[in-house]
Amino acid sequence: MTDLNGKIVLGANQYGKAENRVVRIYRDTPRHEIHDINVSSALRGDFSPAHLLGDQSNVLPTDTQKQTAYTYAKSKGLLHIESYGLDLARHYVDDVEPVEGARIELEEYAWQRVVIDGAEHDHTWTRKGEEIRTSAVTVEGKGEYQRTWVISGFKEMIILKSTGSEFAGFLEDELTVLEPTHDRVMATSLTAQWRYTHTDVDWDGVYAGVKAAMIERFANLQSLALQQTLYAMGEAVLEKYPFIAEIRMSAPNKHHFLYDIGRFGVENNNEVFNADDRPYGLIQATVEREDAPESGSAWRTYSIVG
Ligand SMILES: O=c1[nH]c(=O)c2[nH]c(=O)[nH]c2[nH]1
Repeated sequence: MTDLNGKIVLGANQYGKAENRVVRIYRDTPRHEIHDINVSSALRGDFSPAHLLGDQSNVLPTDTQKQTAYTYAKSKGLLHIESYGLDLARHYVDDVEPVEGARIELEEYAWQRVVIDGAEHDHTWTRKGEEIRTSAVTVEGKGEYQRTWVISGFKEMIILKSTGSEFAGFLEDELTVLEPTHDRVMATSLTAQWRYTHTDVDWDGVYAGVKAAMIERFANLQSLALQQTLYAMGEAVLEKYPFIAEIRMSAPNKHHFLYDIGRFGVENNNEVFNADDRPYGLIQATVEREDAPESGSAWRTYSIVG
């Protein structure tokens, strides 16, 4: 073992206000609209005086970042998490002198109007059990050198097919006990994030289109493995939208094991399963274009620890 005696220096750092729970109600007409989000901001730049000396003269407080998140929800509007994220990120980089880069990460929780006597209610909703829409906006550099990256995505999109899924022909060793199957349940809780090549995007329309393309491919492909399905879902998105450079996906294989009721003389023809929650296979893949512009800081996340 070698002891290290190099100089101790400050490494990567950033700071901000995490997980501001902002709810913006649009109430200009009797029919209200709601946007319910979780937004985190992180500022980047030379903040070494704060870390090394305790000198806060360059530090815009995280409390101010919280105030900004709430104020911008009114003054700039909160119609799409992507455009609101861009407003915040550009503000920090353009208007706050020491800030060289800003990362805004967002989640949106969907609500649906309740229906009473066949009519949608103007100001009452129930939370949708759907996936959580996400975005991550990064702005770096001042003036003409400014660069912007927008990622959109979702997490916890739970999707299941009760047939049309196989897993066979796999490598075996002396510990392999898994039986090959040509008819199984396939289910996952999908996380996906895609990177745009520009910011002039119909955020809601493309979000709906990406989701639809992925769901269609999941449903209609005769799956030979979750890996193949995942690639096909990503490919569908890139085929549909030439301005998406890459899509990154993470899919836990939510195993549905056939439950042994044969022991009790009851036939189980792929009808009764144990939905096991752990352990789970975790399949992750990026589908990208060979000519995608480099991703720069697009994936540099809010947290610098894993
Ligand atoms: O779609 C699958 N991919 C795997 O790699 C795998 N491994 C496993 O045990 N079951 C599955 N299913």
